[in-house]
Amino acid sequence: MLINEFDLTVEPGERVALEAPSGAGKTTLCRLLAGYLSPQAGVVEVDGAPVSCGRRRRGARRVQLIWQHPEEACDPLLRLDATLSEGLPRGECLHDARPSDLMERFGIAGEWLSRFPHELSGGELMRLCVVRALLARPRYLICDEMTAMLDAITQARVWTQLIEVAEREQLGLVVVSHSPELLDRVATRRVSLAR
Ligand SMILES: Nc1ncnc2c1ncn2[C@@H]1O[C@H](COP(=O)(O)OP(=O)(O)OP(=O)(O)O)[C@@H](O)[C@H]1O
Repeated sequence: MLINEFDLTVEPGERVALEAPSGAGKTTLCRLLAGYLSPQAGVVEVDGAPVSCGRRRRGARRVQLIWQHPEEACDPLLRLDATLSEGLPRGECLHDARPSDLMERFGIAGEWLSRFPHELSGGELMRLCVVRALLARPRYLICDEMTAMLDAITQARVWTQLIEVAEREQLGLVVVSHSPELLDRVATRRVSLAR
């Protein structure tokens, strides 16, 4: 069994670094936490309610996963305004105050929205995926090597903005990174997955 007898509670506003050697199961745990995989035993809960998996996953907005390959997280046939709108709660639109603020924070240019995913750079598309995740008003964000593909300056900007939003909205973050410097900067607590 890859992950056994593991227990983790993430408080609102906490940023927990998940540490383990390569292949130990960090990405697998991230996918479990976000409801993309179903545990063979045990449960993932938000406020006492289980995070749903499978076809109903789409409705599980409270835990959002952002990982390092944004091109795999976007429908290549959808223009980016439709991709971004996937994150919006019913009744909200991209021109509302909160989406506009988030787009500005993360440097999403209006002209990108009529393009397709392959017409943005990897870093631009990743930032768009961060905004899409935040639009869903999650309680928790799971960041799996989220900024690994970015240059150091863009990485620092993204994290500065994300930490500001997370503190303001009291989001709980789980952060996976192979960069100890990044974890030193962003994490408020470290948890080891090592067996
Ligand atoms: N779909 C799958 N089917 C079978 N084995 C898998 C699958 N996905 C991952 N694994 C295996 O599960 C183990 C854990 O993989 P995982 O990607 O969770 O590790 P990780 O800690 O995130 O590694 P890294 O730091 O290298 O990204 C690995 O041995 C991997 O080969």
